[in-house]
Amino acid sequence: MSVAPLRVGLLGLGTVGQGVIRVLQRNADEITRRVGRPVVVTHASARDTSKAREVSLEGITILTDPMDIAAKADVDVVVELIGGTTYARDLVLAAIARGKPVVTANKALLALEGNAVFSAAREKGVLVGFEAAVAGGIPVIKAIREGLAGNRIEALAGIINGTCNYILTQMTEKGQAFADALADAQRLGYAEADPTFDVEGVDAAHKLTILASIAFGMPLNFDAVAVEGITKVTPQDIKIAQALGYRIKHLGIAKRTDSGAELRVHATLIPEDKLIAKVDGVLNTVLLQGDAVGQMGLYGRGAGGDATASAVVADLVDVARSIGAEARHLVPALAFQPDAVRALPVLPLDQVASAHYLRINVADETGVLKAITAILAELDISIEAILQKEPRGGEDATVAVITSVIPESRFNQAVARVRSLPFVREDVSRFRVEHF
Ligand SMILES: NC(=O)C1=CN([C@@H]2O[C@H](COP(=O)(O)OP(=O)(O)OC[C@H]3O[C@@H](n4cnc5c(N)ncnc54)[C@H](O)[C@@H]3O)[C@@H](O)[C@H]2O)C=CC1
Ligand SMILES: N[C@@H](CC=O)C(=O)O
Ligand code: NA
Repeated sequence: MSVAPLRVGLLGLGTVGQGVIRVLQRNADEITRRVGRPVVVTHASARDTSKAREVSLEGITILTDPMDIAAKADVDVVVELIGGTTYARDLVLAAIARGKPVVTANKALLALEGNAVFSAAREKGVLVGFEAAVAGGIPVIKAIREGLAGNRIEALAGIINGTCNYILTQMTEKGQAFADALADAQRLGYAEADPTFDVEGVDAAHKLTILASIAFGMPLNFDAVAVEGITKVTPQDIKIAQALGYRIKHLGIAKRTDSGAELRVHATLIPEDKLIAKVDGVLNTVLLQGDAVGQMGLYGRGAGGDATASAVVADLVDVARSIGAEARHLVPALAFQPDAVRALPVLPLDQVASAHYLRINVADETGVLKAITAILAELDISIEAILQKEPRGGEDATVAVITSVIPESRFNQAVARVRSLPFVREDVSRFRVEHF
């Protein structure tokens, strides 16, 4: 006797949407064996129905307005893959209001509107799967929410934006220009529709918001994340970091502190012998510190059609298995029971302690080193490493230092004083240094 398939309504036929169709078609037999019934895309939305796609749409009813699918009675689960936070929100809430489970890869939507979305889903007793929203194909949501549920999670840090990591890797390994590397990341389907979300750190901040929430049991609080991207990383900084034994990576970092949490995303110098420094290209990694498990790490493709589809389809398997289950038996969306999710005070950035890299280009090297080291000494900042380059072929002289771990406010004072030295050029460069 054949069993009725799980009927999937797919909103968005872009990079990830087509990946989902491809993976469901390719692995149909494996998935049916896991779920006990087929998982089949019956409806999909496409703004341009005449556009050629890389996947076969045979047997799929194509509609132009995704809302018609979100509201359809003969769709069992809605997969939102259009992105954005306005129409996507309406679609997700419309599906939930009709009692349909939802799977989404949309970290922007969840970071900004997730508290409301999960609350609506709870009232209706439906699952909202979002494994694809953080670190693409890496099953990090499941790992934290289920695999590490016995731990108090103290900290996590990782490369959680594939586009930034791809660009930094291309700049480091191939000397490629920033703009060219970004164009490649867009062509490969890694970048957001608006790539400034990637390169200015906003996408990583969306993901960190989600990770911190499920790791620490706090509500989603995007505004609390300190956000910096990679647009200030220059080829010169990459070379100097290498000469000092470091790689520059864009990281998301969340730590518990005595009184709350620390949440930040930024370009970071990492010693070249650390695991995280060796994760290149579109690959992502998340390192976690649990009190029982100790340090552990996950690693894999953080963006791209098939890798992200891997996570979407895993959520569809969870949905298929959960249909008919009592709401209290569902894994809580934010890992903790909703009435036990508690706000945590987030440490202001100027109180965060870390080591720092400072690079200064100077018109003339005479007396420079002495003046800079004097400022650092007066502020009780020790120097862990220093590099000095004499002026050559019309180029300025350069001084770069790595400091000891100090509160950021103190480093800010040092930078302000260094900038005001008469021989210092405008483009003083600074990044945090970490040793994960
Ligand atoms: N591309 C990637 O590697 C990853 C993407 N994501 C997320 O997955 C989602 C989809 O991303 P991609 O597939 O890369 O984007 P995409 O731009 O390739 O595809 C989005 C599709 O949705 C359609 N669409 C957009 N707004 C619409 C609207 N208002 N009405 C109807 N259709 C609309 C577009 O025409 C397009 O076909 C986004 O939320 C993104 O952040 C998550 C992880 C990885
Ligand atoms: N633009 C994102 C896509 C996956 O989340 C990235 O580059 O990581
Ligand atoms: Na994931």
